[in-house]
Amino acid sequence: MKITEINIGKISVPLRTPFKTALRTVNSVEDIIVEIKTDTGNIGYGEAAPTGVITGDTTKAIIGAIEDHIKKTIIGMDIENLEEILISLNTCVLKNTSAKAAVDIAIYDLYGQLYNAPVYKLLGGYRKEITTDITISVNEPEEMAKDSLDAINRGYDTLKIKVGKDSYKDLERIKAIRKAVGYDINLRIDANQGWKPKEAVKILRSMEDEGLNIEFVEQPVIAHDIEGLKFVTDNISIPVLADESIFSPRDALNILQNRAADFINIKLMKTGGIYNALKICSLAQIYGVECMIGCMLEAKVSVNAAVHLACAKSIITKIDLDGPVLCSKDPVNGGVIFDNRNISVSNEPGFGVKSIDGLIYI
Ligand SMILES: C[C@H](N)C(=O)N[C@@H](CCC(=O)O)C(=O)O
Ligand SMILES: [Mg+2]
Repeated sequence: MKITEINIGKISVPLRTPFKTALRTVNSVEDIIVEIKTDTGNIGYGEAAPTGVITGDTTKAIIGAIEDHIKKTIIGMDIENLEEILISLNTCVLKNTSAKAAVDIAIYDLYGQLYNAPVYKLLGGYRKEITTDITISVNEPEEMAKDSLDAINRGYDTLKIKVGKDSYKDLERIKAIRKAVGYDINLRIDANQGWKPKEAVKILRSMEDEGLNIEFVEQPVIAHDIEGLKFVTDNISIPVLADESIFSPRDALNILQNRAADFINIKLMKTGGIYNALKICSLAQIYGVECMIGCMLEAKVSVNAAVHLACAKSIITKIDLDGPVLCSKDPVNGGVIFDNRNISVSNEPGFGVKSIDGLIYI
């Protein structure tokens, strides 16, 4: 099964409500779709999210990396030689993890089709169903409490609450939400780098003192400040999860060796796809550190791949794959099935994506 063609397209999917974090406000998913064709007539699909503020990857940079570097490197290669393709993909251009993720996902899709097996089975086949949380955007406390109740009414029992913007309001935000939802609902918080280390410790300790029962805090401080991250981890009881601080397996190893965080958030857009995500899973397993699988604002093509990875690996114990359910519609035909918070894989070969509505080729 040889790669003959790589096509690039765009999708635009409005969100149900604006997505707001300490880093950005977004109204729609505007992602790049990669379609890889082979001499056997098979098609593999991948997706890249241009989350410039986190990955540095803009729409044009993703297209440029694929057009100028990746295409000429992997066209003609045989899907049977998975390792060779993925090493070439990872070395033909530095960084550009979102472009690499889209291509890596399409390659794994074809690899599954080649062996007529769903990817989660090829990678470990640990389970067939997972349960995702849902994100509550950062807003005024009352609005966030209302959004939390709406999410519970949609069937979610774990809320990932965005904080870190106008941080003097963060304690009030979590108090308002806890009061509204009660103590049967699981609350995790994500500051998206919004706090300074000492400020983070102060805010998180007050949440502890108020008995707000937070499952974990995600990325309290700026991504590059690993000492600051460790300072927070060492000075609060709430577990700390590293997100923007970890892109590569090397980043993960550094955090693991320094015990700078309690958990790791793996996202395919940061790792450059499944190939490197698997290495992080293995490192985390060695250190006994559980992982979350997360996503950017992504539709179901790349989230589909993340679901397969999560179903394959036991070290992934926390799921934040709510991209598709934040969207007002699902343009992807085939693939994993979302039933509100429950997501299940099917036995279709590869990732099972059949077609994508509204795909505009560029
Ligand atoms: C969508 C997901 N729940 C999430 O919060 N992902 C990111 C932010 C993604 C983005 O800005 O597109 C995270 O920080 O965990
Ligand atoms: Mg995060």
